[in-house]
This record gives sequence, structure tokens and C-alpha cells, in this order.
Amino acid sequence: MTAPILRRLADLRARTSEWMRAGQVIGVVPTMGALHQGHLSLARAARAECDRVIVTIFVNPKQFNNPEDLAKYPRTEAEDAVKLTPFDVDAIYVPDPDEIYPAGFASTVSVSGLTDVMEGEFRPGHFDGVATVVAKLFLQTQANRAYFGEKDYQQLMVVRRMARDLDIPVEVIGCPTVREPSGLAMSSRNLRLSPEGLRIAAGMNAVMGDVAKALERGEPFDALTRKAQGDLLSAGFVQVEYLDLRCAETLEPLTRASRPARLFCAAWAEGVRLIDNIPVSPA
Ligand SMILES: Nc1ncnc2c1ncn2[C@@H]1O[C@H](COP(=O)(O)OP(=O)(O)OP(=O)(O)O)[C@@H](O)[C@H]1O
Ligand SMILES: CC(C)(CO)[C@@H](O)C(=O)[O-]
Ligand code: BAL
Repeated sequence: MTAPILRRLADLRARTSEWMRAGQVIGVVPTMGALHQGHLSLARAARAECDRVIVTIFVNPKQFNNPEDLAKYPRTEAEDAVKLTPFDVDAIYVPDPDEIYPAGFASTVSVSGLTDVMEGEFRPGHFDGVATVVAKLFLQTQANRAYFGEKDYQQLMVVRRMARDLDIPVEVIGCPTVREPSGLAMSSRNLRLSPEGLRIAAGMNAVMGDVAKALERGEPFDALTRKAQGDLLSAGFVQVEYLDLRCAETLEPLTRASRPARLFCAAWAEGVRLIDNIPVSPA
């Protein structure tokens, strides 16, 4: 049986209040829909660890800095509900837009520092939109645990900081990136790629893997970046926005003292912006 789809906060609260009274642990999986195995891995983790699981689906206009990206974002609610059936979730919350942004809505949650670089630099306003909607979803669902993918690693860091700073009593849990057999990180935006675009996109993880191996052999990152950018363009990407090596905890540029490390990349293929990141252990 598919889980109930709830569109009004009052209907969600009627359930969560009862669950809280019964002392049950509530898990939330925030998504923008067009569900794939990456999202489903989050639902699986939540199901294994929580008494009650809520999956939210809301394509949040405030986090799209590019109107075309918002217009083209895939919307597949009926299929999403069917895909969630095996995970036996307790509710699918698909809020009507006015439940998130009622008339006169005037507040923004903004996390500084972590949002200055990478996605924050290339998608102005994006993380304000993410932090604002996720703060609302945490408060609306009253979740004890929240599941996010490492595919959006910077987002995971930002959301964790936001919850801590605002004393929202939720544990933010990061789950590993689920990949296609080609190595391509699963993403709803992959639906917009042609077979050739998917082949190009798989090159990102391959190039990042080569950089990771060279770093492990002791090659300096500065010398590697130029070659890696060239390799991404040769693979068919039309533009590389960033290829950064950063401290996995602070997202600051890597120094000898900052460990563990992560390699991050964003690039464009066939008009689609793709991101990925992997852990690395420079020698
Ligand atoms: N391949 C993946 N592996 C693990 N988690 C993922 C993966 N893709 C997305 N997620 C996580 O699912 C949650 C919802 O993400 P979202 O709905 O934006 O999907 P998406 O596939 O990342 O879409 P897009 O990147 O095109 O916006 C986020 O926590 C995100 O990190
Ligand atoms: C966390 C999120 C659901 C907030 O809109 C979105 O940024 C996403 O899908 O990663
Ligand atoms: N997957 C993170 C949400 C976004 O790209 O807007």
C-alpha cells in the first residue's frame, strides 16, 4: 500500500503529535522528488533506524538561482509514491506551497562561512533557500532524525550547522552517495541528459578518481588541477565551475593540518549542471 500523501501541515501535525505522545522516534527524508536509488537509500536508512518515517517532496523555488533550472526540474509525484511503497514509510508530505511560504512570508535562515564557497559561490542565494526550507521542514515534521545524501556534501554541512545553531533538536545524518555502475552519482537532473550526456557525465567521477590517486601518490594539487580541468573538457563537459580540494569538516582549503579531505567538482554538460565529491587521502 502506498503511504498517505499529506498536503496540509495540520494533517501532518495530527499524526506527528500522536507519534510524539507515544514516544516514537520520527525520521525525515527531505527531497525535491523525482526519486531514484539515492533518495531510496535515505528512506531505507530512516526505516531501519526510526519508528516513523516521513518523506517530504517539495520543489523549493527559493533555492533555485536559475529560473530555467526550476522550470525544468522533473516532477513525478505519482511514480515517487509507488517507488516508496517497499519502504513502508508512514507519510509522504507534499506541502501545498502556502504551507511553506504563506502570504507575507518574510524570514530567511542564512548560514555564513560554509556557504561562501563552491555551491554558495556559483549559486547565489541557493543555501539561504535550502536552510530556510529545511528549517521549516524540521520544525513542521518535528523529526528527531534527518537523512541527507553526501552527494550534496556542502548542503549536509550547512544543514547540520543550521540545526545546531538554532537548537533544533534533530540529528542530521549523512548517507553515502549512490552511483550508477558507470560511477556517475545518481541525481534527478540526470533525467535531462541524453545517452551521450550520461557518458560525458560519468567522466566526472573518473577524472576525480584519477586526481585522488595522484594525490595519494604525493603529487601536489595545484599541478593536478590544470590537467584535470583539461580532462573534464576532453570528456565532453563544456564548462568546469570548480574542482576544489577542501577540509571535509570546515570546507576550508586543505592545509597540512586539516584532515580528512574531500575533492569537490561542479561542471556543465548538455545544459545540465552536475556536482560530485569524494573522500581523498593526500600523502
Ligand atoms: N546519489 C545520491 N546518493 C545519496 N543521496 C542522494 C543522491 N542524490 C541525491 N541524494 C540526496 O537526496 C536528498 C534529496 O535530494 P534532491 O531531491 O535534490 O535529489 P537530487 O538527485 O540531488 O537532485 P538534484 O541534484 O538534481 O537536485 C538530498 O539529501 C540529496 O543529497
Ligand atoms: C534538502 C532539500 C530537499 C531542500 O529543498 C534539497 O536541497 C534537496 O533535495 O537536496
Ligand atoms: N540537490 C540539491 C538541491 C539543488 O540542487 O537545488
